[in-house]
Order: sequence, then C-alpha cells, then structure tokens
Amino acid sequence: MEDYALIGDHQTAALVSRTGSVDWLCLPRFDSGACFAALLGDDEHGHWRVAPKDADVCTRRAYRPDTLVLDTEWDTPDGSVRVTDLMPQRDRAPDLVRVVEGLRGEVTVRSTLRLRFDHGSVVPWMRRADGHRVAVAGPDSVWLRTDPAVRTEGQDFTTYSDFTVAAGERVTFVLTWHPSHEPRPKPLDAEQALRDSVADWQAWAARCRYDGPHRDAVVRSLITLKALTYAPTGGIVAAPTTSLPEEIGGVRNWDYRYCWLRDSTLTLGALISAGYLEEAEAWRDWLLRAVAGDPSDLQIMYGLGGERRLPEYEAGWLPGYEGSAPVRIGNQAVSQRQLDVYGEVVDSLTLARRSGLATRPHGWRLQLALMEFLRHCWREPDEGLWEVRGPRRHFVHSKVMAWVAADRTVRAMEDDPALPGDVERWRRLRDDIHAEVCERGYDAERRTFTQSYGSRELDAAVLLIPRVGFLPPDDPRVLGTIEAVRAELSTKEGLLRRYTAGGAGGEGAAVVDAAVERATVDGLPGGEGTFLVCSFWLADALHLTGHGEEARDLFERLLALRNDVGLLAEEYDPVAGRQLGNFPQAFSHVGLVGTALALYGPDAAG
Ligand SMILES: OC[C@H]1O[C@H](O[C@H]2O[C@H](CO)[C@@H](O)[C@H](O)[C@H]2O)[C@H](O)[C@@H](O)[C@@H]1O
Repeated sequence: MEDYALIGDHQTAALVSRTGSVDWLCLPRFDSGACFAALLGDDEHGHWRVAPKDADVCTRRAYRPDTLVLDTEWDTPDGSVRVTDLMPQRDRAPDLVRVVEGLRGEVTVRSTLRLRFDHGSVVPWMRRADGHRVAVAGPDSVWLRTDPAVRTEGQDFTTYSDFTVAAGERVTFVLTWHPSHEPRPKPLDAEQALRDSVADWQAWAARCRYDGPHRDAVVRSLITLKALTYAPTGGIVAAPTTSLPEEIGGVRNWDYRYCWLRDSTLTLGALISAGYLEEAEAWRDWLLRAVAGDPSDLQIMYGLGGERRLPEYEAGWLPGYEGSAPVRIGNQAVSQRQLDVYGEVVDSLTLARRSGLATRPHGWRLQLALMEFLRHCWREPDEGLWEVRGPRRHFVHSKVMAWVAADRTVRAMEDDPALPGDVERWRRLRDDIHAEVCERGYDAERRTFTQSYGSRELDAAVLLIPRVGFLPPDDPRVLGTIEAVRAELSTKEGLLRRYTAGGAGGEGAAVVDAAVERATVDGLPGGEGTFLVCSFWLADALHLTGHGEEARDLFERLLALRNDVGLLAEEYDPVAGRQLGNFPQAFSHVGLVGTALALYGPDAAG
C-alpha cells in the first residue's frame, strides 16, 4: 500500500500505483462504491492502467511541486514516456484525466480499462457512442473519451487501446462518471484542466504560513489533508480507503471513508495552525449541522453530509489486500460512546473562535448543550479513542479530554464575560474530573498514568496530558508517564505502539504477539503495527519536556517512513519495513504537521 500515490478532486480520491494503474476509485463520492477496487483484490475487481506496453514499475514519479498532480515516467529501450494523472476540481461530473506525453524516442503505450462498479462486483455493459466508450450498470455510467487517433477495442469486458507516442506528442484520456439516467456529460478540455489544477494547487499551497525546516513534507501533508476534505459540505474523511489491514492477513480492516469528530477536529487544528481558515470555517459549519439536535445523540462519526447511519457489512466478494479479509463497508463504531470527542469538539470550537472565525449564534448554545450532557455522563465508561470493540472501560484519555471540554468552556467565559452560562458549574466540573483522573488514573507505584482506571496497561494517548494542559510538562507524573510509555510501548526502532498489548504477530516481530491479552482490551484477535500518530505525540512530549534533540531525531526518523511521494498510512511495521492500515491517513499527516509546528514553528521554544 506504501507504493500508491493519491490524486483527488475534493469529493473523492484515487490511488495510482507505481505501474501506472489506478487501483482504487470511488465515484462520485469518497464513500460511494468503488469502480476500481483492485487494491482489495486483483485486476478483475477493476483498475485502469496506462503505461508502456511491455514495462512494469515506473522509473521515477513525483508530484508536480506543491500540487496533487502526479507525473509517472518510464524509460524503455525505445524511449521515455510520462503519464500525468489528476482529478480536476469539480464543478460538474467527476473526471479522471490521464495525459500521456512522449519524452524521448517512440514508445508503444497500452491503456487497459476494466470498470467494475459497486466495489468490484458489477461488470458494466459497454458500448460505443460518437467514437467514445460508455459503460453503464444500474445507477452508474462512465464515459471514456480520448483522441480520435487512438483506437479502443473491447475484449473480455475490458477496453484496450494501444498507440505510440513520439517525443513531444501528447495523448489525453478523460474518464467521466455521471448518473446513468442523466444526459451525457459535456466533454472536458484535458489540457486546460491540467493547467488549472496545477495553478489552483500551487496557489493553495502558497498560503501555507509554515516556513521552517522540512517545509516540503509539511506542505505535502497539508495538501493530503485538503484532499481528504469533502468540499460540498466541509466534512473531512479519516482516509479515502476501506480495509487496508492493520496486520497483513489479519481481520483488523476498517472503513475510514467517513468523518470522525476526533480525526476531523485534529485535522482542522493542523489546517488552522498553518493558516487555512476557510477550511476551518467550512468544517465548523459542517459540525454545527451534523450534530444539531439532542446532545445525547452526538455521534463519534458521521457521513460526508452529516449522515448518521453507516451500517457495516462485509464485502465477501473481495479477497482483501494481500488476502486480509474481511473487507468491511460502513463502520459499526458509529454507535460507540467515546467521551474524548466532547473535548476535541469544544477545543476546536475554541480554536476557531480564537483564530478569528466569525462566530455562529448557535455555536455557543451548542457548546453549552454538549457540556450539560457531558456533566451527566463523564463518569461513565466508554470505548475510548481507539474504538475498542471489547467491554467499555474508564479510559484515562477520555476523562482527560472531558476535562479539556470543561477547561475550554471556563476559559471561553473568562475571556468573554458576555457569554451566557454558569461559569462556576464548569469550574466545578473541571476540578472534579481533574481530581478523579489524578486519583484513579495514576499508578503511583509505577509513576505513570495508565490506560484505564486501575489497569496495568499503558496507552500512548496519555502522552497528550501536557499538550492539552491537564498537567504542566515538568510535573513528575508527566515525566514518569513519558518514561513508562517509552519503556513499555516503544519498539527498538523507537516507534510507539498505541497500547500495551498491541502486537504485530510473527517471529521476530518488533512488537509482541499478545493476542490473548490484547483480546481482553480491544476485543479483537491478531496484532497490528506501530501507530504513527502516537510516535509524533512522543516527539511532541519529548520537545515539551526539554528533550529537543531527541524529539527532532524521532521526527526525522518518522519523516523517513513516508513513501516516495510523501504519504503515510495509519501504522508502520518496523520489522517488515511496511506501512499498514488505511492510506493515506489523516491522523498520521496531522501528527506530522503538528510536530513540525511544535518543533520549528513560530511558537517553538528553545
Ligand atoms: O483498531 C480498531 C478500530 O480501528 C478504527 O479506528 C481507528 O481509526 C479511527 C479513524 O481514523 C480513529 O478515530 C480511531 O482512533 C482508531 O482507533 C475503526 O474505525 C474502528 O471501527 C475499529 O474498532
């Protein structure tokens, strides 16, 4: 999975392999059925390859600077060729544009288009219309338009085109999706779309306020986060994929094409810190719409438009990435209770206010309603930020984030005494939560905060305690926790697992296979890799506690884990040297931006 590059149009995204094959594309939205699902199966589940006829992996590839426009190049004995891939910003039907350009000599190129709608399960009926190819099945229709000189041939439910390009020649392909009952989509000028895409992305990237070391990595992460934003509503998906495994061959395969309040608020924080307020405003408005209603109905995630039902089922016809089954569509975690989201939501509303975003009159009312609900439920156990599917517990991180919600509410009222509400009520709540966490969530004997009250398990999420201001960085309990978490959760490569019993199984694995013990915490069999955002949190904690050099060293090691085009999945297996989990993952890129800003941004100390 680390071999893929991302292209997208702010409504959906595609993954392009090093062989020039688009192996994942959901149309028309991130959460629609994929028409190319080879990523989770094989070529028969849909893909579109454009590459020199006899070549395999490309010679080199890169994004055009500060864009999401991808250039993939092959050197062959006959010459060199480049394929440029992009999805133009959408004000119409979604398009996937592929421009083939001869660079040297004369090269025979083959396009192999195998459309399989509904996540690789439906073979469409293909026909010709006005010299183009049209695929139709149920609600979906796709047009393939190319230059008149390029002949397309259908065979075995696949469309082939073989053609030659000499140096300086260009051939364009445009694949356009539209609802099958609607009139045919208007043709797109591919060359103009390419110029516009480059200009739009570069203008967007130029607005980035970060100007420190590793700026390219930060901008690439910000572009990735922007690409995960669903423009029509402002919702932000956790990743554009489903079921890329947390363990190769394992069952920990989840659908991330939805908007988690946690992942979105953290993404928002990264965008705001780098100067992107428009996205923040759009997301804040998405949030206010999505959570409108009874605060007791607050969900931990929603659909792109704020949809509340995301039923989970298994796509039994897809064998899964390298056999990692089941492939899941939808996410049952939607009905979980995760108390930390109150803290994250209130924190991000506070950040939005402080960054000067125009306030919405019902924003404060919503915050108070959420707080009122939290006041009654914070003592209850929950599934925690890791969304365990085992029994509910009193997760320390959840309670700390409940404290964050109370703290930010108190501080907002102190900053602006005109805000209505009973500040004393929230001060009391803040103090009560603080006292309980320090009493029940801290193991004085081992000098560490634990994963849940009374447990001996540790959890990397408690590294956030100094960052959110629950305790100062020099508090001995914070220092003890950092030490304990490093001792118990880090691999010999210095990367962190998210909690104690997390094991990537197998002989010589960097982490222990403790499936039985693990099953008692998260209710799932099997292990997983190291969790990338946790390692960024460790770098932040090291920096905050005066270990700047170690923090920078860890940050640089994490940067080295990005793939050749700067992308990170959710997890990493240091033994196999492979990325794991959905890809690219907002959480990991948020971690990268946050740590860069902490270490080198305008407020970085020392
Ligand atoms: O590992 C078990 C859980 O994995 C997913 O949750 C993870 O991804 C979420 C989205 O990025 C993130 O918010 C959460 O903190 C992660 O643990 C999955 O969505 C869950 O269903 C699953 O139980």
